[in-house]
Amino acid sequence: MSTLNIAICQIDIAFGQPEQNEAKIRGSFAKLAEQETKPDIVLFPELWNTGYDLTRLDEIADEEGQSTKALMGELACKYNLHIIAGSIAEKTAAGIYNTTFVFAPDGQVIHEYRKAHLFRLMDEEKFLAPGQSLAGCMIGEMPALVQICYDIRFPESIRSGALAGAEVLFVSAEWPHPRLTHWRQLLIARAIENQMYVVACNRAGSDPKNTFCGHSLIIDPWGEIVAEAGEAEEIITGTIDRALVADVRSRIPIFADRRTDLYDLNR
Ligand SMILES: NC(=O)CCC(=O)C(=O)O
Repeated sequence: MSTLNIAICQIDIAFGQPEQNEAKIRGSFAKLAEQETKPDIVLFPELWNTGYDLTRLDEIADEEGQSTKALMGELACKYNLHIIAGSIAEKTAAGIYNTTFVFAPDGQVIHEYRKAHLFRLMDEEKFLAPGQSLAGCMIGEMPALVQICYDIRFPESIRSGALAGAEVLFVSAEWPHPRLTHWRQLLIARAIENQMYVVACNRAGSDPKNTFCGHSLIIDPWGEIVAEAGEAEEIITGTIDRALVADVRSRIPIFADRRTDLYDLNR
């Protein structure tokens, strides 16, 4: 399919309350079911199960992602769509990760991404283990890249996904004030420089340390805003047209025009 309907669920997150947050996820799907246009893909924010209650993660993180897989697998089947399940605190034998699972309409997990760049300003490196892969995935027939929040400050990681063919970047975030300008401008830049759609879900509300700035966005490969949320809880929707990615990439062939002989990205 060349066009895909996207829904972003910009929700508030109850601090350290996974069960309450699971109920919020179910509530979001009930709201989506009332909408006129059925989404093909739904996206949620970062760490929606626990929020940044990092000191309690050992107790409240999702063991091997089991609760998330049961919940999101059921909802993907019920509503017959792909879910990019935000990210969760996932407890494993090797450590606790900030992990996104992607679900197909049959309820199966088709991709797993663990946040690679940990954000020191919010103490992530003290409580979380970093992911070791930046691989993209196929969502149906569409090549895509899934990243988490602080990752958007690393253009190389997104460029490597675009060079591997990704046509859309999905981002789950808990991005706080006072950096709203960074959030918007980094996302727009990633869309323009990689000639890809950017679909980014931030959370609403606040926790004991931060107030989050919302402004979830759908941005097209020209860098134009297709849809943007305010700061409160909201569902925003928009359509991705894969043909536009091909069109922009053929008009301004930046990938072919790169001078990799002049760049040393390992320095
Ligand atoms: N949760 C995060 O990774 C926040 C990143 C952030 O706020 C930033 O400025 O970068």
